[in-house]
Amino acid sequence: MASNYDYIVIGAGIQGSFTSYQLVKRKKKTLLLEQFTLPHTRGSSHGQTRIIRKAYDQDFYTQMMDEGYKLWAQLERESGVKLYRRTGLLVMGPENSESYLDFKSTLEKNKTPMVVLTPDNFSQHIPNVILADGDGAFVDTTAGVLYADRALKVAQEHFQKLGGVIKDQEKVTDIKPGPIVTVSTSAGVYQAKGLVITAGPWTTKLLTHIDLHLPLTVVKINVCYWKEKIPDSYHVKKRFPCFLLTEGEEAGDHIYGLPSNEYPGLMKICYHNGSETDPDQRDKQTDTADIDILRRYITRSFPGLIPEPAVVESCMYTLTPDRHFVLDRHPAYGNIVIGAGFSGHGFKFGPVIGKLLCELSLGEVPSYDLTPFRISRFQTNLKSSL
Ligand SMILES: Cc1cc2nc3c(=O)[nH]c(=O)nc-3n(C[C@H](O)[C@H](O)[C@H](O)COP(=O)(O)OP(=O)(O)OC[C@H]3O[C@@H](n4cnc5c(N)ncnc54)[C@H](O)[C@@H]3O)c2cc1C
Ligand SMILES: O=C(O)[C@@H]1CCCC=N1
Repeated sequence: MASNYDYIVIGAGIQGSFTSYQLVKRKKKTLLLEQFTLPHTRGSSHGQTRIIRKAYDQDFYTQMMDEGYKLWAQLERESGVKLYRRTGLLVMGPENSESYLDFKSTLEKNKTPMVVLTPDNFSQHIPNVILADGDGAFVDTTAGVLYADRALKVAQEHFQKLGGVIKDQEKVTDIKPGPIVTVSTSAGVYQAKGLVITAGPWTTKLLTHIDLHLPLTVVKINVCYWKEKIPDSYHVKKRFPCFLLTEGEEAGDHIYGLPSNEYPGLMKICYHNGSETDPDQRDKQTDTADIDILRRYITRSFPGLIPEPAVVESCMYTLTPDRHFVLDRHPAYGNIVIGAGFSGHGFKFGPVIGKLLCELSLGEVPSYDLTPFRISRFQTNLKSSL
């Protein structure tokens, strides 16, 4: 006998957890299914920290983060758990490059507080960093660090407090679409009038059950921590900011970092891309070309760090070709909603994404224009296997 719910959400990462929380807040009987034992470190939402920022090169992200900050603050108040620390975000890039100018003008247009630095006053504001010749720099002053593990736990606890059901250690093995969707797992069979798929790197595998192919690529990210030569030179308490380079070796391949905080004496600096992997085989992906790029960058620009990673952890990105999210209904089955392809920058949007996926599931007009996130933008793949 199948158990019945109003909605089933597959995947208890940050997006599935916030979507479930929104659904249960709207009085929907909701089941959140997760393949691993919670909490786990095998997807994209684990780890102690993520950057939160309004600095983007597209208006729509900056504008969504207006509400994003408010929702994170509300959750902090409701839970009594500190989830956000303001550090500012230092943005650097070739002063006349399109990407740097896009970041800067998006903040200006959207009246986001920022401080522009000059080569003359840069080291006064940002000690122990060498600004490359020809680079511009500014600080998105409201940006900071989100405490990711805590945030995920709080979202799941709030969902459960309102009566939501989480079943972990239950891998979804089959989905049968229809006016009532049937979901089979390693342990049971469930039915609901609506389904949300927020399966992160496993999205492609799950979508095969409902005849949809999206152009998603999963990459393994080496999460690198670098030792300070003098302890605390880049510490959050010394107001060292998060940082982001607007240009990498390839378009979209930034380097970014967070002040030392999570491991004593270590600063997290990562390359915003990695090598393709199967999410179930990620430990077999051992490419370290990104670490070579980081070593060179740190030698050049962070003289206070030892240019050899002291700790390397791993995580995965699920990339779309344009690096914009997928937030849409299934083209053939309107009661199946998909949230995917967060392309390494989705955490900060968690509360907003949860709200949007909930609105799509309930058949409401979404709070934002979702044109950039539609499945139909992938022209060639829409034919797919449908
Ligand atoms: C190293 C790194 C740094 C990042 N930095 C930032 C940052 O600074 N700021 C920012 O905003 N974002 C950042 N991101 C991106 C952000 O973390 C991700 O966009 C976000 O966590 C994606 O969440 P998700 O819920 O889509 O995926 P996931 O967290 O992977 O969740 C999907 C869940 O679905 C489950 N699942 C999959 N298949 C099944 C199945 N068949 N049955 C049951 N369960 C299933 C998985 O086990 C998993 O728990 C970073 C990501 C990484 C990896
Ligand atoms: O989303 C973020 O803020 C981080 C930093 C830039 C690259 C990806 N993730």
